[in-house]
Amino acid sequence: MRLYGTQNIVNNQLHIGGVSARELAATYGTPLYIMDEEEMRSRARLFGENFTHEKIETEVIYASKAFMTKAMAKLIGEEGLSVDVVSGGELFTALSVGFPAEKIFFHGNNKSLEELFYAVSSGVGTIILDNEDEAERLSRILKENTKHQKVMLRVNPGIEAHTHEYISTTKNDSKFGLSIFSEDTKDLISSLDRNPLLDFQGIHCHIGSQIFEEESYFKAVEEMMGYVASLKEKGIGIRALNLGGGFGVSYEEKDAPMAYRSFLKNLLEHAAGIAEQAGLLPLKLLIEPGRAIVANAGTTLYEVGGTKTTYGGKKYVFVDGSMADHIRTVLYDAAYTACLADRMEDPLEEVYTVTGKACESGDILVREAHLPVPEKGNLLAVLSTGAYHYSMASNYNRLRKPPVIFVRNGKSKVVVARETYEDLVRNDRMEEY
Ligand SMILES: Cc1ncc(COP(=O)(O)O)c(C=O)c1O
Ligand SMILES: N[C@@H](CCCC[NH3+])C(=O)O
Repeated sequence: MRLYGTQNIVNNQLHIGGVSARELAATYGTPLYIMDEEEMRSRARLFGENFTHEKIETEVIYASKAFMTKAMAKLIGEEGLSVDVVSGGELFTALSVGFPAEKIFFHGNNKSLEELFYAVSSGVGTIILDNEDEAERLSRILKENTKHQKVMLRVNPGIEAHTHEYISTTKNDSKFGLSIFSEDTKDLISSLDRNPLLDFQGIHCHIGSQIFEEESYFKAVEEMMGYVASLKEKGIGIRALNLGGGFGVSYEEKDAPMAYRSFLKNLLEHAAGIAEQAGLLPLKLLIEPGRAIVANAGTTLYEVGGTKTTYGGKKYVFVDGSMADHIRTVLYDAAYTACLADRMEDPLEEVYTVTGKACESGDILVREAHLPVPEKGNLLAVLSTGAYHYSMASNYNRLRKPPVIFVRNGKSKVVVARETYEDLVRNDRMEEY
C-alpha cells in the first residue's frame, strides 16, 4: 500500500507525524480527521519554490475551499503562499488570523453585495469577477465608498480536461466564467479596463479539478496566451494571467499524478516562451493549487462497529462515520484506499464495502477495500482525505462533524474541536408564530 508524507508502520500500527493511530484514537476519539502538518508544509513549499522563473513574475495561491480552518490559514501564511477564498466565510477565516488582505484573491460566480462590500472594506487584494452582474455590483460599491479595486475576470477557454463531470469547469456550458469565444466577453473586458474605479489586472481560467493530463494545462496556456495577444491587439494590456488549480493527486495505487516539480518548471518555460515571442511580457503568472497541497496529508480514522454479509454475498464493514464526513465517494464516484490502522501488516483476506451510520443506501465511503477480516474495535483508516472532506462535511442525520487534528514531530493538537450535541441545536429556535 502506498503511504504518504510522514505516514509509516511501526509494530503493525499506522503512524502519522510520529504518532500512532491508536494513540490518536484514544486521545481524540473517532471519527477523526488527521492532517499531517509536515506534508502540507512541504507541498506548499514545493509549489512555492518550483513555480518560479527568471523572466516572469509568479504567485502561488492556495485554494482554501479544499481545506480551510484558522490553523490552515496561518500555516499557508507562514509558508508564504497567497490564498483564494470563495465566500465571506472563507474570507472571515483568513482575516481572523491576520492573513494579509492584499494576498487574498476573492473568487466565486455569484458574490453578493454584502460579500463584495466585506472584501472591499477589508482591503482584499484582488477580486476575480465572474460576470457582468458582479462587475456592476462591485462598481456600485466602489463608487459609493470612493474606493479603487484590483480585479481580474474569469474566462472559459473551453478546454476539455478529463475529470468527473461535476468537477470539470471549462466545458462550453460551464456556469463558471465567460467564454473566450464570445465577443461580449471582450466587450466586458474592455469596459473593465476603462472603468476608473477598477485596476484591471488580467484574466483567470481554471480547467477543472483532479486532472492528470499535463497536456490540458499546456493547451490552456496556449489558448489563454492567444487570447491575451488578441486583447493586446484591441489595446487592452494584460498584466496577469491566472491558470487556476486542479493538479491531480493519487487516491489509489494506480493513480499517476504529474511529477509536480518538473511539470511546474515545464509549464512556466512553455508560458514564458510564448509570452516572450508574442511580445506579451511583462506578464505575471499565477496558479491556485488546493487538493495537491492537502489531499494526501489527510487521513480519516474510524472505529469498526461490525461486519455484515448480505444474502446476496456482499460484505460490508460498518464504521462510526458516514457520507456526512466523506461525501466524495457518493458524489463523484471517487475511489479511496482503506486499511486497518492497527493491523497494517496482517494479510489482506477479503474485499469489503466500507459504509457508515447514515440512513442512505448510498452511504458508501470506500467501494472496494481490501482488508484483513475486520474485528469490532479495529481502527479503519481512509487515506488521502485531506481535500474536500472536512470542507464538504455536513450534519446529515444530525451527526456531529469530527474534529480535525494536526500531527507533527510526535505531537498532536486540535485545530477544530469535535462538535457537541449543543452545537447541533445552537441555532435552533422555539419561537411561536
Ligand atoms: C477557481 C478555482 N481555483 C482553484 C481550485 C482548486 O482546485 P484543486 O483543489 O483541484 O487544485 C478550484 C476548484 O476546483 C477552483 O474552482
Ligand atoms: N469539491 C471537488 C472539487 C472542487 C471543485 C471546485 N471548483 C472535489 O472534491 O473533488
